[in-house]
Amino acid sequence: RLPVSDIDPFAMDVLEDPWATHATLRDAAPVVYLRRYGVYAMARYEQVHAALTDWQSFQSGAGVGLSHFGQEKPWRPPSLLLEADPPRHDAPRNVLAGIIGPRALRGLREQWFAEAERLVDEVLADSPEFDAVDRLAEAFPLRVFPDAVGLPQEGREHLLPYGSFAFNAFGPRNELVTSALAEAGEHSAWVNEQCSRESLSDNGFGSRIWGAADHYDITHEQAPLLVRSLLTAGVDTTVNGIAAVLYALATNPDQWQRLRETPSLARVAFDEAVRWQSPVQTFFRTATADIDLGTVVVPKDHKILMFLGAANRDPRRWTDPDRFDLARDPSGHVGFGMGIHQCIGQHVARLEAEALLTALTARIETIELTGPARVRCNNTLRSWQQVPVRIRAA
Ligand code: HEM
Ligand SMILES: CC(C)Cc1ccc(C(=O)O)cc1
Repeated sequence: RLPVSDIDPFAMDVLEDPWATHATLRDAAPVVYLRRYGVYAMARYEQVHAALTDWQSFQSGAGVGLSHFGQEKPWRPPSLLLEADPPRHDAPRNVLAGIIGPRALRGLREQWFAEAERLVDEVLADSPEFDAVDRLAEAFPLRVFPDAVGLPQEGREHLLPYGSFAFNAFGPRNELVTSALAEAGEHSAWVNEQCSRESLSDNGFGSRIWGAADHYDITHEQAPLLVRSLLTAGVDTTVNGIAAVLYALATNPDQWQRLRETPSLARVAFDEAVRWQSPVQTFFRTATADIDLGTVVVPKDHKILMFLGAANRDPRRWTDPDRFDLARDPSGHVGFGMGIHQCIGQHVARLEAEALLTALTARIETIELTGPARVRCNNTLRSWQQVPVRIRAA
């Protein structure tokens, strides 16, 4: 019998504090039918991992949000990576891999590390009490990423609200979407404008995408959409990933001290924070045919909602999953997805986090929360509005 639930995972109170709901869904069954949306929910690591690695049964081409692109017009032209399946997915993926993959980023390491030190010195020169979201989690990615893409200085304030809208748009058309509709057009127009060849400065990620079109690795029609992918996925995600690791360290002083003693743990700390908080909490797939999952048959064209945040805290997979623990090996977490669509920007994210954490551990003795951290509700992201901290310089 198909376990049914009336849980609304996109209700504000659940978005604010999702962990108990995740446990309820995990314990209910491997797959739970959410009556409110007519979708099939997976919250255990085993089922989420299996769905992510079976693109043939669980497709992306009908969109990775609640909306089925075959039934409803998407709010923007579909992404050539995120919302495409092989073979259409392949060339765009290979082109981006060559531009933002680990080897391609080697030339940025020194520059981003220096930029992180400058930023931390500026923060240290001000008050020891500040909002880590404003001064670090938002400030650092916005200092390094738009320049790396090759964006002009003008209009960068559109990036965060555009991304926030895009991530809300994967969910149902609730107040988070309707309240942002009016301004979305303006943000979207600016982002689309930046994807044109003439907007992008030489030797950035953007101009390299256009260069790939000159070499016929992709077409010139596809190039702007690949730039759009970077602008959509490349900012709000890292901002909230960095906010997550700063929140984790500020609320776990023992782990902060451990990181100070062994700064080379910076990349592990970031991945453990991505596991523990899952900046990207959920998204969907669409059944390409009736999928027999044993306990349940998911009918063709129905949506499957995958709870990455729940899978990353599944006690069936993780020891003491609710603990942020630098002694753990977080590899295998699904915070960056898994399989052919696994985050292609994860190396950019890791480099940003490593640069900032390295600068912080060298310059700061302690970092602690001075009041409640505040979440900004989003249909897809675990997004931090404020993380008030006090630091003591080293
Ligand atoms: C903490 C930071 C980040 C998190 C948690 C994150 C999370 C994810 C996840 C879960 C996916 C899989 C989506 C799916 O399977 O449908 C993904 C895909 C993707 N991400 Fe990231 N991401 C992050 C940073 C970035 C950055 C910095 C960029 C760009 C510079 C980026 C670009 C992309 C792109 C283009 C895809 C689609 C890949 C494909 O479909 O082949 N992401 N990301
Ligand atoms: C977790 C994913 C939904 C993040 C994401 C968003 C947008 C794109 C794009 O290609 O526009 C790619 C990845």
